[in-house]
Amino acid sequence: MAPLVPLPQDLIPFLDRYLPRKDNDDFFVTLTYAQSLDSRISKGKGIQTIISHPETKTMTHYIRSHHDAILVGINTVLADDPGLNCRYCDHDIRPIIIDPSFKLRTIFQRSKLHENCVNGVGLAPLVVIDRHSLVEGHGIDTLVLDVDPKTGKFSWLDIFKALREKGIRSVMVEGGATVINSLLRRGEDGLFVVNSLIVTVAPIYLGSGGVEVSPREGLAVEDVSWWRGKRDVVCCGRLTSEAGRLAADEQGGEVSC
Ligand SMILES: NC(=O)C1=CN([C@@H]2O[C@H](COP(=O)(O)OP(=O)(O)OC[C@H]3O[C@@H](n4cnc5c(N)ncnc54)[C@H](OP(=O)(O)O)[C@@H]3O)[C@@H](O)[C@H]2O)C=CC1
Ligand SMILES: Nc1nc(O)c(N)c(N[C@@H]2O[C@H](COP(=O)(O)O)[C@@H](O)[C@H]2O)n1
Repeated sequence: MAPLVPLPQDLIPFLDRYLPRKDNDDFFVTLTYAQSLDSRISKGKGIQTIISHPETKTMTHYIRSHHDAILVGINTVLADDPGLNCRYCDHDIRPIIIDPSFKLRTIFQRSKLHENCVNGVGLAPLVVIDRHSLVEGHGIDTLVLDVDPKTGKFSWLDIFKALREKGIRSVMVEGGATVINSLLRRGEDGLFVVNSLIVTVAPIYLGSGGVEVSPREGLAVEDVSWWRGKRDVVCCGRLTSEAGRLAADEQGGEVSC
């Protein structure tokens, strides 16, 4: 586990307006990940890859300290064995794992998620499973939803509504690519469910075999700010308005930051 380093102090005001407010009682979704120059978030399927510089890695723990929950897809847990706790300060953050077939059940006892709970340095994960995967006697908190029978996927609105009913008001989504690419798409109502986007870009290429972030359609990020660190840059923005869609269309679907 990489040690955290002092957080560059200018990052705090830079991130501030892209993070949920402390008195937020609506629902807030932050999408955040670290990518290479060729838009890869790992070297290959199932391979954990360090992309962030220690100062931007520390930043992700600072961002975690502003959210009630941290959400990843099951393949990220299988590849990375992540802690998904908050090491920036004493903040409890609830890991949410999207895992329709409940694969976590088979590896949970030897995972860092389990170790963190036992050692009192992380909350127990909540695993979003499909009704057909429901089994007894595993001792893991589950949230049972129905996948769309055609796609085998949960609707993000169903997931976030159910989390809201459990008292969760803010979710930081970290990945992996399947999760990120689907959240970079509009829902059936034409709106994005993501409020803020915080992307670290490291000056490396991971190559064409890498796991790629690239949504099905182009879109324009709005209200963009950039921060430059010792090595990485961080791009913050929003995906909310119709204007973004139009801008992307005018540019032939290219993303403009
Ligand atoms: N650099 C970075 O910031 C990060 C990098 N990563 C990397 O990303 C890679 C993993 O990415 P990827 O393979 O795309 O996997 P994901 O972590 O995105 O997990 C994908 C799986 O999660 C389940 N899932 C996701 N969304 C839904 C949904 N809406 N409904 C139902 N099930 C859903 C599906 O499980 P099922 O197949 O069982 O149906 C799906 O196959 C790893 O290599 C990891 O290291 C991960 C996070 C951050
Ligand atoms: N910000 C960031 N930079 C990288 O280089 C990464 N590989 C990741 N991965 C994400 O962080 C999780 C692991 O973190 P902890 O063990 O919880 O500290 C991993 O699962 C990815 O979600 N992120």
